Amino acid sequence: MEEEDKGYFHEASFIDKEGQLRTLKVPVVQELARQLQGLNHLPDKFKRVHPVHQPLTPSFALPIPTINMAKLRSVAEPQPKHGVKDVVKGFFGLPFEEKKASVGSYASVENMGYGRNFVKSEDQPLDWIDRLTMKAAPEGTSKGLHVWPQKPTNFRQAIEQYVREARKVLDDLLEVLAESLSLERHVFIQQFDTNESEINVRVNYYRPCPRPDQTLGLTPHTDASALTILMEFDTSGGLQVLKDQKWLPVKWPRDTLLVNVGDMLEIMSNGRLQSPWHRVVTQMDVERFSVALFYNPASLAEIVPVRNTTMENESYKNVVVGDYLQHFYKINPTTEKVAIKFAKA
Ligand SMILES: O=C(O)CCC(=O)C(=O)O
Ligand SMILES: [Fe+2]
Repeated sequence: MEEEDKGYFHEASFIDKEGQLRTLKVPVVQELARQLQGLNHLPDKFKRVHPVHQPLTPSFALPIPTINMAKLRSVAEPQPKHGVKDVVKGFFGLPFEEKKASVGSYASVENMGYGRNFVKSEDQPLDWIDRLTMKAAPEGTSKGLHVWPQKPTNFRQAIEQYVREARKVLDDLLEVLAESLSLERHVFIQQFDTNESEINVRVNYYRPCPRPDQTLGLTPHTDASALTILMEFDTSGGLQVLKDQKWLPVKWPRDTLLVNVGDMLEIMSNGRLQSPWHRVVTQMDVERFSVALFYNPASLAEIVPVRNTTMENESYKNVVVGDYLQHFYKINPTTEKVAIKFAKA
């Protein structure tokens, strides 16, 4: 019997190719990792057909430009990072049963919750990860209300404080990104209604893995968002981006946030900005948390690519945000960047 049969499970529901609603049991990696400690093998469900081709400690990392946001803004902002770290570690430190009881039911909210992943079939390799996803904006939205963990008790408060600060940074970035492309400053930000635009928060928890060469922490993907902001706590390493057919590690300095362009900004910028294909590899001795904040226009909004009379090829068309997201989650995971073709003119 495989180790995962003795353990704890997340349940993943999905519509299969015949249109039937199916529910799969997905092992809780955090618990599985505990059982496998000291062993050097991995349950088959996590093994990839093609092993992870990469030196595990690559010598070359992708250089990431750093922006001092305090210089872009006139006031110094509070630092909510420690609050986020405390509640996230507090949540994952709870026994499994308590975690499950704490987050409640996710039935009506797609892709939200504790432990969900892009799980679509019995035979797909599973990622070495546990995740927790919530809708943080519009604030007080009834959609995500019952998905916030009740423990630690200040979980929601700490995350929402971070989200409020991060939104200012995201809005500034949308403006400066437009300017950097010699576009009118408001072309992107005007598509984000202050009250209706959405922020989803996803906590990724990667336990140390017995065989980093045989599995992935997070399967290759682009983010569907317009912009993503990533926070790490004490450790870095694991995130990789595909550039010129090579996976390059992305390391960003401690106490900085990583900004990632998502598909919706690629569409809005008509391809001038491109969403990177990225993945996460696991590490043998390192436990890692990342907190991703996905910024999207309102779900009913239609995103409009910038037009430029001097451009020869207009590559993207208008799409409704909710329609794009639905398509994105329906077809993922994919082996290449194909979801965005949905918005090709
Ligand atoms: O953990 C990371 O560094 C990346 C996470 C990520 O790509 C995501 O949550 O979409
Ligand atoms: Fe991502």
